[in-house]
Amino acid sequence: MARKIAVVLFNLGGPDTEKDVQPFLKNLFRDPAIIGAPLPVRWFLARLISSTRAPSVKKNYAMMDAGGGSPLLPETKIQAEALTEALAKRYPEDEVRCFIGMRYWHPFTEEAAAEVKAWGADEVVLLPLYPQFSTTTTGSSLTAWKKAYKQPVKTVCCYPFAEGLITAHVERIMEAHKRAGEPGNVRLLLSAHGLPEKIVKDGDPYQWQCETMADMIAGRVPSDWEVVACYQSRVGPLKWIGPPTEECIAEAADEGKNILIAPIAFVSEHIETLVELGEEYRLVAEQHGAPSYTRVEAVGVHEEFISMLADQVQDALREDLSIRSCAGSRLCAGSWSGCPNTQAHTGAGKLVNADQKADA
Ligand SMILES: C=CC1=C(C)c2cc3[nH]c(cc4nc(cc5[nH]c(cc1n2)c(C)c5CCC(=O)O)C(CCC(=O)O)=C4C)c(C)c3C=C
Ligand SMILES: [Fe+2]
Ligand SMILES: [Fe+2]
Repeated sequence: MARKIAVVLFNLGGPDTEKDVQPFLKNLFRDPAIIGAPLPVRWFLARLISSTRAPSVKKNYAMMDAGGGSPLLPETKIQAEALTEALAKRYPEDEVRCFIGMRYWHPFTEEAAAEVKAWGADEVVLLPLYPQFSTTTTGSSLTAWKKAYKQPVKTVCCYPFAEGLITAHVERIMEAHKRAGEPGNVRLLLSAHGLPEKIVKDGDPYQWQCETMADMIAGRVPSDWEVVACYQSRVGPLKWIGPPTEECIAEAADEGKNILIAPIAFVSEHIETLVELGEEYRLVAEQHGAPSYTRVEAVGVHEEFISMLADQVQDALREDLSIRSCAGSRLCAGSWSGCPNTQAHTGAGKLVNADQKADA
């Protein structure tokens, strides 16, 4: 009998218009996965930070061609369509529908749960659009989902080392290199969203996954390139993991490198790629006299990426265990409380082949 298969895509969400920026920020900073303080303090901080941060953030949202809001939802819808198409081919007997559950803006995770219930899904697969597991992203979305949807589901924890993801990144990088006129003397910066150091010390596998993934990409680009993993988007007074992307750009520019910069923790375009990498950091490179600065596009609907997402769904559906991806691949390292995996991750330290090159 034909089944109804719901695939729920988790992402962060973003404001639809300028007036949504502050409430969106307030939702984000109210999340205990983002600010660990007790509730009254957290709500106070969320109100304070969102109102002081909103004016400058609004300017950044206005720089994108998205009506003063974020292009994340339209981009995610395009990915959802591509994934639905890929899954329809794999499950011709069944009805597959993708739902979008955003953590801090519409359509909220809870709205997605209500839609899935109303649709009457027989199978539900939760698929984060975050390749690496972090308690601040996938973990937080899972917490929200579990409150809203009580029936059994299959969960994909993360897929940072999946072949299709790595291939898609390498192809986007080589496309950008071509666009730049195939310069020599390249330093490739693989930039991920940062995290407060404390979150990693408490066992979050995100940094380890980012840096291991960066190592895999480094092994697949021309061997004369230098490759550095770095972290962008620091927010607030805490110490964050590094090195900061901005410093790596300044250093590469000072050394006369042709800079290629690729986002490795985002799978679509939004404020962090278009404005931060595309505009703000470009200025840093120019100010430091970089001979060139080229932004690599997010994987988006790269065929290999979408096909890899379909593989994740298929694998999750094949398993009897509800937490197959975590149990099977030992990736989220137990930092999500639903995960049986107890392997400890310490964070691999600074990657990449820079050390090997210095030794060579
Ligand atoms: C890998 C993905 C992400 C991690 C990890 C992450 C952690 C994290 N983020 C903040 C604070 C902000 N993030 C903001 C935007 C934003 N963050 C991600 C992804 C991750 N965040 C995305 C995809 C986006 C873009 C949203 C959109 O516009 O559609 C923002 C808002 C922008 C700004 O104010 O600069 C904030 C704030 C923290 C504190 C954190 C870890 C603790
Ligand atoms: Fe963020
Ligand atoms: Fe896990």
